[in-house]
Amino acid sequence: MCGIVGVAGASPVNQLIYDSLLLLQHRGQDAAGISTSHEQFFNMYKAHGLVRDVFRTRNMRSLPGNSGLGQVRYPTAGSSDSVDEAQPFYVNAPFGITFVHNGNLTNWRELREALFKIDRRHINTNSDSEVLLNVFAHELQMASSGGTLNEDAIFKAVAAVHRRARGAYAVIAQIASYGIVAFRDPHGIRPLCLGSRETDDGTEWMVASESVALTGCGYNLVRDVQPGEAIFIDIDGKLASRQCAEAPELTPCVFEYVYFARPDSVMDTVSIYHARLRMGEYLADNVAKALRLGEIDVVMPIPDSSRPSAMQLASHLGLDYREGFIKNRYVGRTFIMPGQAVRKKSVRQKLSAIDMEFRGKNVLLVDDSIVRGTTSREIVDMARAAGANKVFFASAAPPVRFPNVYGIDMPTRSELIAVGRDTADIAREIGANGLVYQNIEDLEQSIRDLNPAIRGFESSCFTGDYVTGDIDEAYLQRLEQTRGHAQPAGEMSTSEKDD
Ligand SMILES: O=P(O)(O)OC[C@H]1O[C@H](OP(=O)(O)OP(=O)(O)O)[C@H](O)[C@@H]1O
Ligand SMILES: NC(=O)CC[C@H](N)C(=O)O
Ligand SMILES: [Mg+2]
Repeated sequence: MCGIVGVAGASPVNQLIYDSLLLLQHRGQDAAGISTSHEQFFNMYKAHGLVRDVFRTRNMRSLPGNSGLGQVRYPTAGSSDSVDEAQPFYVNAPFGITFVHNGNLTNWRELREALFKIDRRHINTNSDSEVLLNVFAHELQMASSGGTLNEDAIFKAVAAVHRRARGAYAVIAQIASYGIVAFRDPHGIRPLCLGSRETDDGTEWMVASESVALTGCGYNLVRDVQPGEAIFIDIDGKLASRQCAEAPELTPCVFEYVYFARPDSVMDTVSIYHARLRMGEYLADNVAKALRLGEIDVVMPIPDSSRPSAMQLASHLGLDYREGFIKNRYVGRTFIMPGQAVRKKSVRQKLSAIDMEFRGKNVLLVDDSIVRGTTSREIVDMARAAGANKVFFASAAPPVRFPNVYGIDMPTRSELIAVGRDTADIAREIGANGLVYQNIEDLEQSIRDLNPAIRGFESSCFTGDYVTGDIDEAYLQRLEQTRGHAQPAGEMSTSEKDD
């Protein structure tokens, strides 16, 4: 999951984009980049690492201009090693375009071939985002073949992208001397929202993956970009928008609400924090059915993402809520780190137990999700080492049994702890005395309660139903061969053991 931002301002935007990327850091920890537009040139700097580590004063000084883009990357295509795959991307024709993308294309290999054979465009990385940029560039070239670029041509190009691209994409592009274009795939799988603020020099616009990037930088959230819609902000700050998809239908990624997004964001009009409270309530009902409540002394969250659900679950069941695990604030999110060895080591570095909260007690640990089981295995172990008597576990999301192909890097079934195991097997595997999962219906309802207009969700990692309709067994097998390490859940490949 990456974080993207674009700003059309009236004063220098380098610091503003930097600040907004810090607010989106939880969406990608591998690389960061900023591009700005100044006079007739684009300026760009991107590198591996966290935002704070990537940009030095000299890099910031090299990014003048009143408009620009930014991205924090969590790779789902290509690799985390290649800085060439960090974003923004740039192409010089037509007009000069910089480009940031959150999501994952499912037909990028076919598109890359067509781009080379038919459109005569060369792609120089293994990134699906570079492919998407070139599809957009080609279609912009076609739509503006008379040599002039206007709103109509831009929207035509986006409509053509929707016809060619499959998968998940939230995109912000900057066209030199023209303005900023933002669009979202026809299912709205990945989020994208628009904000504005008034200044003495006029209205400034910001487009970002999450509303927290807008509000944290002093912008007001105006609205979500609709599935299939494109927004164009011209060089004078005038905004136009158009629906560019033939059959748009909002089916947002349910995992954004479970884990990815920050709780202080509002996504497709749903407060993430509020949705997580609702998840806690629904989960509480399942816990009451599956476990003997009298046996539970205390409920504890696994920091950070499960806090709202755990808190609400405890209050719903009238149980004590304590913070038994302390998080080292200098260790990032472990799930989005590359490689099992580093993820496993980081859980131990990130969380440590307060013995007095565990000694002699029966504890119910609540997490937002169990994916590979890296966190739950380690945490149950730590709870026992701290003196817990019985350790129960509850997950605010259902078992993850299918690969994600839309921007979450879990490409292989063998890495998922719930594949081929029932709840009792998984409880044994993580060492818990009992395990309770959320139902998919309840998970979706906890979000729909807050926005009944969301009729469906992209919930494929729980259900195996892929909303773009182009994913079959052959696709999943090829994905496993190309991106997977084919190792059993929780075990390390030989190379990772050497890390
Ligand atoms: O079963 P796993 O493969 O371990 O994945 C699930 C865990 O990973 C995430 O935590 P993470 O440390 O990434 O971030 P957080 O601090 O936001 O909870 C998530 O919140 C779960 O705790
Ligand atoms: N998580 C994402 O949004 C990834 C974007 C893009 N697919 C990449 O791998 O860089
Ligand atoms: Mg977590």
